[in-house]
Amino acid sequence: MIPFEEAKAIVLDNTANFGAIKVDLDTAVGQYLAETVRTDRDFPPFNRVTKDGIAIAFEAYESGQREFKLTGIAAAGTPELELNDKLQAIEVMTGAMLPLGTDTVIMYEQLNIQDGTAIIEKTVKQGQNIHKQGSDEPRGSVVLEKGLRISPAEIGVLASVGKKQVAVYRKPKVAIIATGNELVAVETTPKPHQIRTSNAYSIAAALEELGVSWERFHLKDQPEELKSALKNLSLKFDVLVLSGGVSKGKYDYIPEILEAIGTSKLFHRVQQRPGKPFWFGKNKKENTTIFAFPGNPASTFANFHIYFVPWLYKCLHQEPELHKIQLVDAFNNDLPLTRFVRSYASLTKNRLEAKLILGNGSGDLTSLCKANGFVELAPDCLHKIGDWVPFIPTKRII
Ligand SMILES: Nc1nc2c(c(=O)[nH]1)N[C@H]1C(S)=C(S)[C@@H](COP(=O)(O)OP(=O)(O)OC[C@H]3O[C@@H](n4cnc5c(N)ncnc54)[C@H](O)[C@@H]3O)O[C@H]1N2
Ligand code: MOO
Repeated sequence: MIPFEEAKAIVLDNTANFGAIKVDLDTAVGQYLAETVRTDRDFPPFNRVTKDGIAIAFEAYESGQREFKLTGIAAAGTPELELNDKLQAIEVMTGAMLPLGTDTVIMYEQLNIQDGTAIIEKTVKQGQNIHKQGSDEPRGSVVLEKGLRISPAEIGVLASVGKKQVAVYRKPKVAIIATGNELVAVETTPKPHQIRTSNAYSIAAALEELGVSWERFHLKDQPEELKSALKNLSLKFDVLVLSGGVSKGKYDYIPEILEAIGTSKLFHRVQQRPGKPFWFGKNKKENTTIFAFPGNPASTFANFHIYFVPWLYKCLHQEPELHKIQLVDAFNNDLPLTRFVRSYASLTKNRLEAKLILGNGSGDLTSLCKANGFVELAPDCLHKIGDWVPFIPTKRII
């Protein structure tokens, strides 16, 4: 058995690189950019008119002229026009290219237009109502850095620089494997000794939220079946997330079978609660990472968030997030185990505070719904009200 800090460090030291893939812009949201994106033209690409009105040469206005004969209309989407006579003006629409020979735009509301002539009724400043070419970003400048998470705002930028396909870090393909003879499908009515396979669903949902593709399997506690299925699955998937069968029971075959199929154990059993019998390893030949979580629902659920989520972020070249939270309840952890206590975090006076939700042990699934994360409480320690402790979110808080 190893301390929690050591286990976490081993997991984070054993990340994998799944390379980069090109995806269509429509599927890129939530992915992590694997290329540096530069502008392919100036932003904006031309001197862009920002008000519907007229464009004039300011020097004519400066020399006292107030009446301008209108000689044409520049609409958004039409090629650049040219004003040949500085004593005249061209009507311009928002989004149009500013006509050559003009440098100032006056909006319709400040004009009196009669018989094709515009009379200026307000004071005019040179260069007004023009979004200057390249004033946001010159051509070739970096607009999106490699590694950032693509949100709808970045999608807009990618679209405007012509990136219909974008390189993103590939996320691993995950096999979710529930083990146990007692488990039955969700849609069945369980016999008294049977349990519906909830873990495989909560993990699938958590992966779904992370945008990770998954397939779900159920394996019985039968060594031969486990052996061939696990061997097969480690060839096809980047990650196996197992639940159950890792403790001390007579039918807890998973650790020995994982080793028998060529997987190296990196650790088994951690000084923590819940989640103590966690087994972690790697199949170096197949480059498969194996998270074999203890079967109790709270144990699988907690360990998924404690280990798998930061491991995934690191694989995707993201800095691990460390949230600290202030306790509003005291907790005497008198065990030599790191405790992960369900808690409800809320933002109060600009700081995150955690109310502890004392559930009914690792099998208590329903109290997980009342919590939005776990606080991490150090072993053999009296945690007082107001102490700052690490927080592992399991739901979106803001
Ligand atoms: N002698 C010892 N016994 C146990 C120890 C120990 O150290 N010594 N550790 C306990 C701890 S802590 C945990 S956690 C469990 C973990 O056991 P396993 O990983 O072997 O899990 P199972 O025995 O297969 O299942 C435990 C429990 O969870 C239910 N389960 C399993 N899979 C699912 C699923 N997909 N959906 C819903 N529920 C599931 C299963 O029915 C059991 O009730 O071991 C303790 N024992
Ligand atoms: O550690 Mo177990 O995961 O407490 O129930």
